[in-house]
Amino acid sequence: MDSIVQSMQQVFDEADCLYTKSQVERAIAQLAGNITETLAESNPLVISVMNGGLVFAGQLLPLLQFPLQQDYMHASRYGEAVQGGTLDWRVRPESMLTDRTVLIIDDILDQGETLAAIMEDCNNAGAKAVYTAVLVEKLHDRKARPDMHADYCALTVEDRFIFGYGMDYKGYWRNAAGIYAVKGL
Ligand SMILES: O=P(O)(O)OC[C@H]1O[C@H](OP(=O)(O)OP(=O)(O)O)[C@H](O)[C@@H]1O
Ligand SMILES: Nc1nc2[nH]cnc2c(=O)[nH]1
Repeated sequence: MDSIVQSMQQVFDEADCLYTKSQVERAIAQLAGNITETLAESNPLVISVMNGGLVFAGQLLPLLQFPLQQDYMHASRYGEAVQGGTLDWRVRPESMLTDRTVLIIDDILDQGETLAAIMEDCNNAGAKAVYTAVLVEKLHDRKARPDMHADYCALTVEDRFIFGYGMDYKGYWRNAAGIYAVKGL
């Protein structure tokens, strides 16, 4: 077997499962209910943040049973590293944001640098209101702002490097059907 395949399989085998597939699915369904309660009448533009937001958005969107439009953006500050750097804007949303209620969907709020920059960008583009939904929020006191939280958050995780449900470890395991913490990280 290819050594990268072998080492990535080992990462998975040694990882700690923080949430199983069914726990994640239940949390997403609950979150969809909360979003529906508050945003169903607002004709929102829902913007998924690639790549990490892909799986979460794919599961959340069909549970939002009200009129909405969807777009995506790509911004990255970790690449394949486990520490964040400067935010690299790769693709901006194509839609006009002027006077729109915007819901940003991402996989994780860690330090919150990414979501803070995206929210600022949406506000500068003329959005009427900007909401954020994340699959997980990481609990620690290193946030970009002390009060930095997502408006909608399905699950919380301890301060470890996690993968699965769209989140990668060195570019791998976005496909893992659960949320896992890398051994030793
Ligand atoms: O709260 P922060 O500390 O800013 O980190 C959160 C961001 O980190 C990840 O993106 P990443 O840069 O790894 O890009 P990716 O989505 O392509 O994995 C994740 O998808 C969030 O967008
Ligand atoms: N995959 C992954 N991406 C992140 N971006 C910020 N924190 C994390 C994390 O713990 N895992």
